[in-house]
Amino acid sequence: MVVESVPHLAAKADQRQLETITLGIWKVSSLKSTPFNIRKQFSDLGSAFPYFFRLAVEVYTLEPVLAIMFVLNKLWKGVEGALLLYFSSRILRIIEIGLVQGAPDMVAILNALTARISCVVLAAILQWASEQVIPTLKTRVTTHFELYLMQAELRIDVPTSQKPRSKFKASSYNAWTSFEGIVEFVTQVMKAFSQFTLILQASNSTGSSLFTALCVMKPVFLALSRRSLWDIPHIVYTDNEHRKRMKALNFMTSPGYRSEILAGDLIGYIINEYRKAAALLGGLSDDWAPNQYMNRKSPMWHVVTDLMGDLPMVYCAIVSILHPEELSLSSIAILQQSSQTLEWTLQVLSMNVNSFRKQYQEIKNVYDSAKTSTKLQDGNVSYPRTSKDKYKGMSFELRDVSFTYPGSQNTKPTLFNINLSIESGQLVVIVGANGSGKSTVLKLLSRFYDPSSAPDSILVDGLPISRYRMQDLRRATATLTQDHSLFPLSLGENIGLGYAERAWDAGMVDRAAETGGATHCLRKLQKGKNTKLDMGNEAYGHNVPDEPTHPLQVELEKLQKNISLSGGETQRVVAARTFMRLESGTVNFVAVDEPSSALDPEGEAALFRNLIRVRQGKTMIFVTHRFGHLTKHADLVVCMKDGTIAEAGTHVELISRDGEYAKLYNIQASAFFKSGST
Ligand SMILES: Nc1ncnc2c1ncn2[C@@H]1O[C@H](COP(=O)(O)OP(=O)(O)OP(=O)(O)O)[C@@H](O)[C@H]1O
Repeated sequence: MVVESVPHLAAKADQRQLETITLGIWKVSSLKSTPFNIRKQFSDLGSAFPYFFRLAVEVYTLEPVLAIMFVLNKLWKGVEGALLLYFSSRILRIIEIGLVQGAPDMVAILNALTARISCVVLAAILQWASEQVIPTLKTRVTTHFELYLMQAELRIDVPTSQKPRSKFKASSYNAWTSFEGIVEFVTQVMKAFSQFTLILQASNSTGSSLFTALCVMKPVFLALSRRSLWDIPHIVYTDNEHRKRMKALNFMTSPGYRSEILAGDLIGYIINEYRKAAALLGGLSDDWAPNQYMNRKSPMWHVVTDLMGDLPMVYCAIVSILHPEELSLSSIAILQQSSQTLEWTLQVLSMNVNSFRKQYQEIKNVYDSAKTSTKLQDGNVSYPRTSKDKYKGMSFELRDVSFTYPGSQNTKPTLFNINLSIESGQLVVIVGANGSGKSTVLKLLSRFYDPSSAPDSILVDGLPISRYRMQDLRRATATLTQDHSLFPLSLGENIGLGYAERAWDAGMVDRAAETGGATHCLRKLQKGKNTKLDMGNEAYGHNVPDEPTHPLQVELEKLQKNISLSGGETQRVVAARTFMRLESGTVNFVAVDEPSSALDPEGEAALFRNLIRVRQGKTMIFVTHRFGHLTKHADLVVCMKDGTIAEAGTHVELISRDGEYAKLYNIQASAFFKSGST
């Protein structure tokens, strides 16, 4: 384990230092160690309480009867062990007395036996009842929290979603494990307490409570000397290049790379490179860092703890030598059995304290996910501001707009000093080289991001874009980009969601499919627009023989079959969704970003024709590389270069200027010139 100290780079004001240790391939960074602070430990537990309390109340409110049954069963488990032990020791003692006196007390034995058997039967019934309850309760809890997390996730805006999250992603399953964890913790506390009381009583019968102290010595030592990363805020990462390469090579086996691997005959290369990287990794362990952290350098700690476990036995041996009259065989057996049970319970409790922290962190993540502050502030002005504005397109004014993507590694800003005026109802085409910032302009106008320049550097209908209610702006905007993807729903729903309030209006969906050019590809499918795009069917096979004709294999293939559309078909369905949105009658701005890259020439021409046909009352901005059809009809052509506007004007003006636009236009046009001409 190598320890190195580095200044805490993240926050200038925070002078605390980070300490980084190396565990196999992992690096673990935490704040430089601070002395153990018992007060802090308690205050940590104090801060956990409101979260657990809220969770318990929520689970109870969801399913009061099931929650009570679940808790009662667990609490019973807390005392069950001690009760059974108590009855066993009574039976043993009565039998021993009977053996010594030569006349066993049958009634007493039968009474103790009946009590113990009743306990066992009750425990079994409660266990059965709990097994009936758990699946339903667990599903209710995880569904409830899945919805909670979905709501939290869906309200996050684009810049926030791209920020690296400092926390592990919360999962609804964590809510259940945390609930189970707290109940288990309380159970273990009750178990330890009841067993401790029992053992104290038993050891007092030997004349001293020293035995009890010896029994708890090992678990207490274990609890105090444990090494756990869960107690410390930390990050785990690896910068081992060989490990990273192994991961990358392994990832290349995923289905997405299959055709390229086969076409490039890369199998031998991948295997060889993996072997080389594994050899270079040497003997470094990739066991998960928290596990490696628990390992000790010398065997001393193990020797000491194991010897401590034998102290109760040593005690019995010494007492039997010094005071043989104080011990009987049954009391030795009882002491021995109860000491082992207590030791085990305390060890489990100590492990539970560890998981308690983990569960606290997990449930905190779940609840705190709703508190994630979004980067974009909502405005309070309605859009459109007047009923007159409803029927005209949005106007835009960009004044010295600059923008850099959060976390961008580019040396120059993505957009720099953009000045542009787009009047209401105009058809604008933005052209330019790859990476010149065309799509970024659309993203700013659709308010997916805020500019890095002044908040009022982008005006919509004369007011800063940030002053408007975001929901109103979204309702007034239709976007169509090549990045849009299909949702794992039916194709009809995929189209209908352009206008969610009317998603089930079959006539409207069919009309949108027709205008988007998707009718033909829907007709090809057996279930037409009812065809579902699954995100991966929940059908799993276990130990299914790899024989193509095996009935299980055949059934599994049927269950796992997913449909996939071609790139062009996907773009047509996405375009249909945009036309559905236009049906809502609320759209004043249409932002179209290279939506036809996978379309055939006929499909592309039809798409642009249909979009232009509905441009009345809307401002339309197109970003495209294939601008032949469009720029001639455009009111404004904007040609971008390296994050700035190189030139802007009509097609005729820009051609006569013979600048950047004319150059790009001529390159495209030359493909259609007769050979020999220019
Ligand atoms: N989310 C992002 N984070 C960081 N940088 C980004 C992000 N999106 C785009 N960029 C960078 O911003 C620059 C402009 O990108 P943009 O997509 O606006 O260019 P474009 O002109 O539309 O390019 P293309 O013609 O290739 O679609 C590029 O250098 C790109 O790498």
